[in-house]
Amino acid sequence: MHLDSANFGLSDKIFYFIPATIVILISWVKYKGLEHVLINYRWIFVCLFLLPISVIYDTLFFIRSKLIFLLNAAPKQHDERVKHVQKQVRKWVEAGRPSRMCTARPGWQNISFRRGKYKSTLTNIEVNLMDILSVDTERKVVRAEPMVSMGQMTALLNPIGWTLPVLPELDDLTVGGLIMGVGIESSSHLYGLFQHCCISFELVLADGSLVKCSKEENSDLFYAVPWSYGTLGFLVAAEMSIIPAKKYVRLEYTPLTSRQQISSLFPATASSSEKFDFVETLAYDRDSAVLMTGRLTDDCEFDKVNAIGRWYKPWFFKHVEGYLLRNKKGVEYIPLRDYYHRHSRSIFWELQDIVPFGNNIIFRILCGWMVPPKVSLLKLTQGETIKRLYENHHMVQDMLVPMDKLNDSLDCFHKHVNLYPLWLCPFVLPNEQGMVHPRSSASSEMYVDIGAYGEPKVPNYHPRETTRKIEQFVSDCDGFQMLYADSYLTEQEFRKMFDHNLYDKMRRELDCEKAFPEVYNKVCRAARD
Ligand SMILES: Cc1cc2nc3c(=O)[nH]c(=O)nc-3n(C[C@H](O)[C@H](O)[C@H](O)COP(=O)(O)OP(=O)(O)OC[C@H]3O[C@@H](n4cnc5c(N)ncnc54)[C@H](O)[C@@H]3O)c2cc1C
Ligand SMILES: NC(=O)C1=CN([C@@H]2O[C@H](COP(=O)(O)OP(=O)(O)OC[C@H]3O[C@@H](n4cnc5c(N)ncnc54)[C@H](OP(=O)(O)O)[C@@H]3O)[C@@H](O)[C@H]2O)C=CC1
Ligand SMILES: CC(C)=CCC[C@@H](C)[C@H]1CC[C@@]2(C)C3=C(CC[C@]12C)[C@@]1(C)CC[C@H](O)C(C)(C)[C@@H]1CC3
Repeated sequence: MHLDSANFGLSDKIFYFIPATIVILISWVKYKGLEHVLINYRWIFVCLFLLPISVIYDTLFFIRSKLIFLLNAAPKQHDERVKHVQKQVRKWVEAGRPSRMCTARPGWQNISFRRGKYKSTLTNIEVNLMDILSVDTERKVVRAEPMVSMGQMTALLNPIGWTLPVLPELDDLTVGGLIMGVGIESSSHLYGLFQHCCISFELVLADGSLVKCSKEENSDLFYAVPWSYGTLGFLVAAEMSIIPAKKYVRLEYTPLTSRQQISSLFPATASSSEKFDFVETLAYDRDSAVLMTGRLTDDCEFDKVNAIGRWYKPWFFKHVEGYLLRNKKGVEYIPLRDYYHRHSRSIFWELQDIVPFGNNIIFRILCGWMVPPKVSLLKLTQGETIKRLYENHHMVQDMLVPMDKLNDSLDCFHKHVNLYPLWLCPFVLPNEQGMVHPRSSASSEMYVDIGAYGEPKVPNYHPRETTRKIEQFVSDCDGFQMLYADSYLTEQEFRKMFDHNLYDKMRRELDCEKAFPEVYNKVCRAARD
């Protein structure tokens, strides 16, 4: 066949172009080495495959939720779904309680750094309940199933004028995970952690029975559930308080250019009688940060409205850094749902390590509508090479320390990891019974979540040794480690950090010993792959 431009039509070009491209790609990968390509060119795989698949994934869930709600099937199906959980547990009891239980949610789907090794050895119980059951605006309560995501919550509540007091920002965080683990947001200085906005829990226990608990009913269990990581029973529904939402957040950006300013202005603002609805600080270096204070409002100055959630907009942490670089205060009006998911598009600042040019204006305009890739899909496809790379050269930790230890904590992080930006999120910690409470006798204490996500810039970073030094510092400050991350604590150190008195009591009363692992055996570094 004679190839010339006359009869070499478009279909021929495509027909020959594709295999030629594949051959070139394969030769290039062979030349560079697969490991090198996976590490340094992960963005090719993410952009060509994960981003489009993420869009399809979200679209399917969008359609599903629409159908579910239009058919109003969620509430009716709920009882059937709970009976299915009970039936699985009773079957496990009848089988002689062969191995301890955990949820059947695949480890790659959860918002934690790793997957639980226990998923492949324990009896997996399906708890696939993912719908919002009711919104009671009289009682100001939303009742939801445990797999409801924060993306669903904002999608439902915000348009009807309501919101959760504490609505953690990553779309895929689930109600179950935020209750059984922990959830925090920039409104936590007013409302506490996600668990402190919960009114009741409904759980299927180790004997298959269904129990409801609240501050008034089975209160010991109610206070023992948060941070129990699914080791007291399976959550099948939760009631959370809701508060009136407004259309915008009036967000004020204040550059802080000295450590003295950071250590004085940030804590004072968090505890301020002005009661800002949102308080958050991003630290960009040892002595520079941007303090953000927000207020819910229905009014706005139209020339200052910034829909930061639009696909073409800069990544939020880069936008915020602009105020520091210009050393200039600023005020914007951000639509509420955009504000809640402000860190989602760039997965805080993690996406820059995966798609380095992701904040480039051309990429944002062309591909921004597909960003972010689903964290779950990134986890599913990261492979051993990248996992080792993150293991040895990347830190993701959230340490919760008393606000009066902020300065020492920032010094500790600077010395051991020198990793920026740091996410500083204040939260009030009520002195209630359970795993996590202040050690002082005060009725509540202001704490701060120090989030460190990225590549440590210290010469001798060793994940285990370095993390243990920070864990030791946090424990000595009467602080707590968020357990979605890698925890290198020994069991003894873990029991010192987290108050196990009520937890152990409930484990005995609910006969959990043979039914569920202990928390430590689900979250410690050795238990996770
Ligand atoms: C597991 C899962 C993960 C998801 N992840 C994301 C994500 O990352 N980002 C994202 O944007 N979306 C996500 N979604 C889709 C989300 O469910 C929303 O449907 C979507 O954001 C579209 O919003 P909407 O306003 O059309 O939702 P709607 O269709 O209005 O409602 C969605 C949910 O709210 C419930 N609901 C709605 N109105 C009421 C009411 N008045 N009373 C009681 N219940 C009500 C429905 O049962 C449904 O569960 C996810 C969904 C699921 C199931
Ligand atoms: N802004 C924030 O607050 C952020 C918080 N995070 C972290 O993400 C976590 C939430 O991630 P997410 O993926 O939603 O949760 P996960 O699926 O990771 O669940 C966390 C734990 O809760 C248990 N669990 C979840 N659902 C149930 C249930 N219905 N019944 C019993 N146990 C259950 C899981 O048990 P099992 O292992 O058996 O499935 C797991 O041990 C939080 O705990 C937090 O640490 C991450 C990013 C931001
Ligand atoms: C309290 C708060 C705000 C915590 C924020 C935690 C996030 C920054 C964490 C939670 C899950 C997390 C560890 C994750 C990752 C980055 C940091 C995340 C998103 C990534 C996407 C980094 C790249 C990795 O290859 C891999 C895909 C395994 C993980 C998945 C989990």
